[in-house]
Amino acid sequence: MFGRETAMRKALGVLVSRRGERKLRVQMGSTLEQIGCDDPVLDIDDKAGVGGGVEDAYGEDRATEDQPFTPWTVSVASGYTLLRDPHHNKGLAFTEKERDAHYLRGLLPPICLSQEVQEKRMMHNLRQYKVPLQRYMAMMDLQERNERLFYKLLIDNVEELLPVVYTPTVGEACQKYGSIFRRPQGLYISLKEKGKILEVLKNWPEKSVQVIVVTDGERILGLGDLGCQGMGIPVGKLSLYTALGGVRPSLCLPITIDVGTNNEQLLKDEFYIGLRQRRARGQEYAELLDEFMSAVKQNYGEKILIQFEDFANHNAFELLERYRTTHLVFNDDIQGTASVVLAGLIAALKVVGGTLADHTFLFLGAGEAGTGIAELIALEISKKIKAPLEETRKKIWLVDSKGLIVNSRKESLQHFKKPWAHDHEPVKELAVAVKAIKPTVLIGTSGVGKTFTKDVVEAMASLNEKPLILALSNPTSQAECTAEEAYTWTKGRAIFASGSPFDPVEYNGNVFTPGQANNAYIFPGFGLGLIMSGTIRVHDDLLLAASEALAAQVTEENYAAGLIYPPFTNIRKISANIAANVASKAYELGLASHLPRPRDLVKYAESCMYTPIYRSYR
Ligand SMILES: NC(=O)C1=CN([C@@H]2O[C@H](COP(=O)(O)OP(=O)(O)OC[C@H]3O[C@@H](n4cnc5c(N)ncnc54)[C@H](OP(=O)(O)O)[C@@H]3O)[C@@H](O)[C@H]2O)C=CC1
Ligand SMILES: CC(=O)C(=O)O
Ligand SMILES: [Mg+2]
Repeated sequence: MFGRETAMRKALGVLVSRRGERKLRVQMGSTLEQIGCDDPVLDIDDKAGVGGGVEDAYGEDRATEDQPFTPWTVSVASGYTLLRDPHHNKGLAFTEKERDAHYLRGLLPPICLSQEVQEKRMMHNLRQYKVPLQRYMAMMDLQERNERLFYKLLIDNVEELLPVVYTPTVGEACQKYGSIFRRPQGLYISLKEKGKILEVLKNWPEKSVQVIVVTDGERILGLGDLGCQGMGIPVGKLSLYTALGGVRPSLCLPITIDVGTNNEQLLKDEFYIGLRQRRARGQEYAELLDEFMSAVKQNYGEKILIQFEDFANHNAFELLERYRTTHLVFNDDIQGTASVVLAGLIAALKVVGGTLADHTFLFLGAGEAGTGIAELIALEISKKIKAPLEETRKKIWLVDSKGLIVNSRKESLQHFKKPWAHDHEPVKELAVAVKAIKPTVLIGTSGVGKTFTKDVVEAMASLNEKPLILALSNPTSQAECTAEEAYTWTKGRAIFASGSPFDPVEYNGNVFTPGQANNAYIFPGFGLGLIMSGTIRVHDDLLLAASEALAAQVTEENYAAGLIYPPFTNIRKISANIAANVASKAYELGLASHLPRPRDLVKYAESCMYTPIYRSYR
């Protein structure tokens, strides 16, 4: 067996000593220069392994604990290694020819299955699990075992599996991440790595990364501070980059920055996987983030897209402001959410009538999502009616945990709330605010469940023929109201969408299908658009372009079913259209660097997309 591997390595010209005394570190895909070797033919002790038998060729068994030996791997996976490599493993789908050529004989049972049968079997197995977290774990295991099959399942069964790998189940997975932890996914950068972040980035096996989703775990969905266990979010978001937006998995890097947690329960939890300390703040935090941002650019270049995800708002706005002129950064909670909600509102105009400028908006929640959406609506109206932003903001009202945001509170407000402080007497209760402001659109971004009470929803129904109600908070437990409540309390008149999915509701003999207003509609296509055009900075006009493209994908049939978002089943086509519109705007603004501009951007976007079909191995 060793003779065969040696021959193979010779044939490849990648020859590496197996001897423990040579301290070489060889990673998949490493070049000889990268492993510090300028001689293409290293000394190979052929005798060491020839014959196999019981010889301890690596010295692995003989070595005492304090005697180091070298873990090594070759650049081309075959045999057992191939089966353990999630990027190339096809499991029972390896053909007879491939089994011969890649030393797989005997390592697999004799049957060969197609990818379609594997998919069918896997879906059948997943459906046996009644507990969502078990489905999540089965999907994560599959991703770790057979990446292409994982993505085939996710793409072909997107409506069924989105709630498994994403909200709501990913929320529970993050809460229990320590207990269910099996193999690490993504990159962990903690305070311990301060001063060494560039080295840490170099430990990641893929060299050409194009998109990073990063969290510090402080505001995971509406579940609060989950510290290092927030890793489930970047992992989940990036799997959507691939499944929904077609960005190749090898180009995606999930990162969690661990600066501690203030979650007392986690600090006491013996299975917690993060630093057991309270959160670093101020200069210590800023310095770590600054080192991270510089290291990322140094390692991956100017055009690496960094998506901030689920940071608490006291850091999120500041990070976006600090890096938006120096890096290609995008905050999904502020900007992606804004773009998806604006798309829903543009689409809804066909049902409720009027223009955006004719409507009045009331938000419960004035944080990242709330003020981000509000600002994009105001910008869109300002562009459409050519009025200053200060004017168009006046039709938008926000309520935070202290009540309606009004001028008398201005001094004490966080900076991102100040533009929304309008002239009005103080109001504490949402139901009272609804009656006073008379909104046509009610948007929940509070992270607190059950806050759209019967009173609130009935007040919306009494004011509007077709009240538009968006309960955006995630996961399902934090939704401001359920789909059933929205339809029942408005007697079937609401146009309703929520951040996490709800099943169709039957009311008075009619079936109502709620939409899902989630930034997952936007960020995969948006990111693809940036990447394929080589865009160097995010501009608000790109977010507007993404909204327009998404709204344009809602069909008459969708409207007839009461939907203001197209179903996720067509998401790849939707993402290609979003990507094309975003790229087109980037070219128009001179922000795109991939030249010449492809003539048909939709076709180009589609041609860039990763497909999970197995490849044939020579
Ligand atoms: N559907 C989607 O695509 C998205 C959904 N979200 C969801 O939105 C929620 C909020 O996220 P984000 O904006 O980032 O969070 P933030 O923490 O930035 O903002 C939360 C806001 O809600 C307010 N709030 C909290 N409790 C109440 C209450 N009882 N009554 C009224 N207001 C309250 C807070 O008030 P105060 O400022 O006074 O503390 C704050 O203004 C989360 O559940 C998240 O999952 C987020 C992004 C995308
Ligand atoms: C969807 C999302 O990004 C959030 O709830 O934070
Ligand atoms: Mg988020």
